[in-house]
Amino acid sequence: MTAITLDRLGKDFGGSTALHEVSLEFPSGAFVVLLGPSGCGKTTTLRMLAGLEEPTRGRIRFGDRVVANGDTGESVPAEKRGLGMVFQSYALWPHMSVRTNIDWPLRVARWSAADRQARVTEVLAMLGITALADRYPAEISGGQQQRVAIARTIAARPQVLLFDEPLSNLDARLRVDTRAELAQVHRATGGTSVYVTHDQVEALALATHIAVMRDGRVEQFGPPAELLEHPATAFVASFLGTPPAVLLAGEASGGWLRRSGAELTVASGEGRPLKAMYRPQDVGLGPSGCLQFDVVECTPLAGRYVVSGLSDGDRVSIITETPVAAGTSSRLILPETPAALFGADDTRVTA
Ligand SMILES: Nc1ncnc2c1ncn2[C@@H]1O[C@H](COP(=O)(O)OP(=O)(O)OP(=O)(O)O)[C@@H](O)[C@H]1O
Repeated sequence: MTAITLDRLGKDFGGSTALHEVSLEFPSGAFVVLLGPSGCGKTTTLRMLAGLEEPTRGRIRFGDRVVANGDTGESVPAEKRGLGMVFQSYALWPHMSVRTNIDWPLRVARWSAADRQARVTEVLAMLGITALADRYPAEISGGQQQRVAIARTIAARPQVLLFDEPLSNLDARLRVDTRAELAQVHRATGGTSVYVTHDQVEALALATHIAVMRDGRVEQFGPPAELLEHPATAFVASFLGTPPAVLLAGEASGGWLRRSGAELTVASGEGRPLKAMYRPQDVGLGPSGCLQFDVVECTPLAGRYVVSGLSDGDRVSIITETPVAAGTSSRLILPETPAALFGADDTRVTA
């Protein structure tokens, strides 16, 4: 079992900083998802874990072993880090059968013939591709090729598995199926997995821990439920959840959040700009509501509806029991007090 430690890890490209000093501890056996918008530093972090990119500063440890040290320039080569990588695009050897493709890394690692045969049989079964063992890559579908690539990656039992948006080339149905398989593969290897995506639904489905990243920094790191229940910043609150939390901006004064056309009770944050957070399922619609709401879209979701629209410039999505027609206007009925408040610097304000 291998815990992964990032200790003041940072990376510059020329004059610009892709990753500031990030310190995190990924527990042994965790499935960690690096989540954030394009350009936030997810892939750079993953590539440093893989040994494909050297840190500018700070260290990476796998268990007790320092595998990269940006301060001294020391680095363990990628192939000696005991890791497996699954990428968005995968290259199977076209002239080798599925079985030979999976067997190859074991052959390179000088496993005995008997051990190799047993392990290949095991991973073929784990990925549900036993029947394809004697076919060549050109004779199987894209989704099946992806499974072969995953089987090949895990064959040598890597203690660290790295995934770089492995599902982004698959269609919606296959994404869900393969996602479930990846979770199973992770559990079966017993290793520590790090997975990069900008898709929060994927992150919430797979992760034991999520690191939400923005502009080369980690905004929050923890179990998904903790991030959903107690977002540390307005950015995290706006990024996670289906739909994400409702955030309303205004100026706080005398226990009220003033915005055009309404005053909301907030009970703290005197004299400062604030964002008040409400959970989408706690916000209602009706003529008695305090804020104007112009409905843009209504989408069914598991027997209920996600109604999205605009309230005085703020984008708002809430959950309703009945559909609401796009193009209509209503009013938002808010709970008495917000679930959280965020200050001008985006971080949480405590009452
Ligand atoms: N080889 C490179 N040379 C120069 N700048 C780079 C290089 N690789 C990444 N960057 C920059 O570093 C920052 C972080 O990039 P990174 O690829 O890690 O982001 P990301 O979160 O993975 O984005 P995406 O989801 O689009 O892949 C970006 O500003 C990017 O332009």
